Amino acid sequence: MNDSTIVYTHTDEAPALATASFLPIVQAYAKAADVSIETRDISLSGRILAAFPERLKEDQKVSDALKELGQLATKPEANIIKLPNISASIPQLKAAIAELQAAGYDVPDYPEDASTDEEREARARYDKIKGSAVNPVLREGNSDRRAPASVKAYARKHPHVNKAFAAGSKTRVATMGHDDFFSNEKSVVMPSADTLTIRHTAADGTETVLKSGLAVLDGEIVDATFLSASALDAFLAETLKQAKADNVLYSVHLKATMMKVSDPIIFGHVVKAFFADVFDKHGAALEAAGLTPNDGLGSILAGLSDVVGGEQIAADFSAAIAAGPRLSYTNSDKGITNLHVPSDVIVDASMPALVRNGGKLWGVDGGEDDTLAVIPDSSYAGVYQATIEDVIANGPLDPATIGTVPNVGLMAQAAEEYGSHDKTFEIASDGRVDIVNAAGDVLISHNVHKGDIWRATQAKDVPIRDWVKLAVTRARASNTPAVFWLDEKRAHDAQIIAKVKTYLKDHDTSGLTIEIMAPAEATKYSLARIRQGLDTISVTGNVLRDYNTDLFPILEVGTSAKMLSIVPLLNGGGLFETGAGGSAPKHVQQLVEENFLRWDSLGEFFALAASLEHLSDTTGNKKALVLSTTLDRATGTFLEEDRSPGRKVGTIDNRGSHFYLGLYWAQELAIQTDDAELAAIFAPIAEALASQEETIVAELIAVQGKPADIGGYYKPDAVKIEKVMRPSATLNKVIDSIN
Ligand SMILES: NC(=O)C1=CN([C@@H]2O[C@H](COP(=O)(O)OP(=O)(O)OC[C@H]3O[C@@H](n4cnc5c(N)ncnc54)[C@H](OP(=O)(O)O)[C@@H]3O)[C@@H](O)[C@H]2O)C=CC1
Ligand SMILES: O=C(O)CCC(=O)C(=O)O
Ligand SMILES: [Mg+2]
Repeated sequence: MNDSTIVYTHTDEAPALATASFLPIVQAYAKAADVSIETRDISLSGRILAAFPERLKEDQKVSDALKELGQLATKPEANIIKLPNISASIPQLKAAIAELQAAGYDVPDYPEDASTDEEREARARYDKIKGSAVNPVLREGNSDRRAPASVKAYARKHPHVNKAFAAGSKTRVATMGHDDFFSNEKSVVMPSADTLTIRHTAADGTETVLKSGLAVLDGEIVDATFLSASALDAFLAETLKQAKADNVLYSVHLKATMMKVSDPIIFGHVVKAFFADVFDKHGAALEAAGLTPNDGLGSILAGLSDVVGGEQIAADFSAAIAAGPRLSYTNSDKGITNLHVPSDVIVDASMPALVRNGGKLWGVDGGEDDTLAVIPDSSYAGVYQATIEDVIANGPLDPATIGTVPNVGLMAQAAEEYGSHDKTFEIASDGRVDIVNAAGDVLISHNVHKGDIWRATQAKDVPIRDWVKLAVTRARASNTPAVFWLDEKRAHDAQIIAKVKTYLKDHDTSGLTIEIMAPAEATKYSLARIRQGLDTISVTGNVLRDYNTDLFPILEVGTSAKMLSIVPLLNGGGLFETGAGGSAPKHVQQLVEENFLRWDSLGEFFALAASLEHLSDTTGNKKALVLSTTLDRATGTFLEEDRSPGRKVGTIDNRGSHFYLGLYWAQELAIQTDDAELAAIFAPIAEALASQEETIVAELIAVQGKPADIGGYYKPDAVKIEKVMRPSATLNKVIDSIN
């Protein structure tokens, strides 16, 4: 890899499809500036194959690209463009394994109950792949996500509709508020580097080490907390009654992908609570068949065909759906409920969608209705309840006039809850969990019961310092007030507040407005300001980083796909994420059915411009800077001319939008005067693209409306994808003629 290299990730689903169309353009333009673009496969299927080299034929083996990029992210020369990838739930992992096996790759089954050493080894390797397994490895820096000025200007000109809540709307959030992660949290700051042990002591005195050798640094914040299983079950039973009494839809919102250990367990509790009678009657049979509620109703129903009496059990599930409170559906046409797949309803994207839609989700018949949104842990649920209350009291937010809430998020080195997976345990028996230091002192202790979900989290000092610095830098650069969303009543936040106050003194904050507020209060404050057209930076921990960078973008600009998302890496490199949203599985379905890809790559254009600018700063490559500034201007024109993909066949889709970006970029390169060589290369390209616009657009639209074959879902066929995603011979000829 030379200095002028940008590493582009190859991921999954819609982003991977889109890249097959966009990357050839990027590579051709970058080469003219001596910038090479290399790809690395960190897709779900690629990561599975990389985990089992010994079982694969020579020509099937792939390198461990994620490991390589994780190492690169700690080096100053890192310049990585990161597209969204699948954070796989167990059902998705199993589907990907089955697809690979059918394609002749000898990867093992996912062992649900690992009993042999070989199965335990396979399970351990798969557990590293499941859930959000990519982002925490690459995110060796804190997060800076914002809507670029051009995107806000576009939204003001073309406001999307945030629907009003109907008068008397019954939509609200239900949360525990006691005996949950929020209320049971305890926290310490390490007075020196140490090695910790997490130990369970049963009521009869039997000690079990849950984790040993947990290295912590001087000044690191270590927290522990638990969610009581019995309190959760009582809460869920109550919410089911309330939803039924209010006659609203029932919907649970978790983050089973990023909180890959705790949240599938909580999801399983919800499935069991909703189908309490079915589990009373058939629980033993389901368990014997290896069908766990944690994987969702969909997996259970799919597995029933192999169970004796399965038809009766399926009928009992259907009867329970009919008798219970009305469930919300993610796809009523296909009968997919909120409880089908743990990864289908992800709180960060689903709650803003509910708010945008006037507080309504969809029921069994596809009709919309008010909803009881169940968010069991109360740490952050108040943000959504405050948003709902604000919209009910003050009407929907108007994208034409509102301000913006960018985010600076603590994220580096697996900070806080999102780094808790290797320290999360479903408690096996009543007793006590202690965190003990090397000297044998108990730092944190909790009395627990069987089934409780206990977890510890860490936040290292260097990332916290860097995050405070980033907040001040952004507040200064954008001349915008910054609010730290921290609750002094919460054990962890109290420690963070002390550090924030200390580290703010390292910076010149004169003339800046910097405040600290608890999350619900900060929500109200930011919303009150946004309504007046004012901007407020939200400076948050890792979870609220995730939540706020979907919540505010979706309300402000309709989607988080249009965000600029930069991760300045701690050691000087740059990680550039492409928007703040996910991999949009729905979009793949549409492409396969009617050869139309709705995916909007705008976030990718912003990421690329930022990456090229960073590359120019670090290598002195002036041509890269020209590429960056011209791309920025091209993106501005792209927005003004409204060239984002349409939603329906017959309009330009993702591929057509890439053509226009390529056209505007070439035109900007041709007219700029900073680099004559680049101008000379791109003048004829701009001319060829402009003069053949009609032909190219016609070629791109002509393929739409029929099914498209991409030869696989998790590991589609590269040749087929290229054919589908580059269908304009005229466009390809021009792009391939560069250099
Ligand atoms: N950085 C990452 O790697 C991330 C990965 N994920 C992963 O992505 C997967 C899917 O997650 P999910 O919760 O469904 O969220 P997604 O963001 O993928 O999808 C939610 C909806 O957002 C809209 N949307 C998102 N991005 C775009 C885009 N670029 N262009 C057009 N529309 C877009 C679409 O809805 P609409 O109809 O409203 O336009 C889409 O159906 C999961 O595996 C999840 O873990 C999720 C977030 C980030
Ligand atoms: O890593 C993931 O699973 C999702 C990441 C995400 O939602 C985000 O960073 O906003
Ligand atoms: Mg998110």
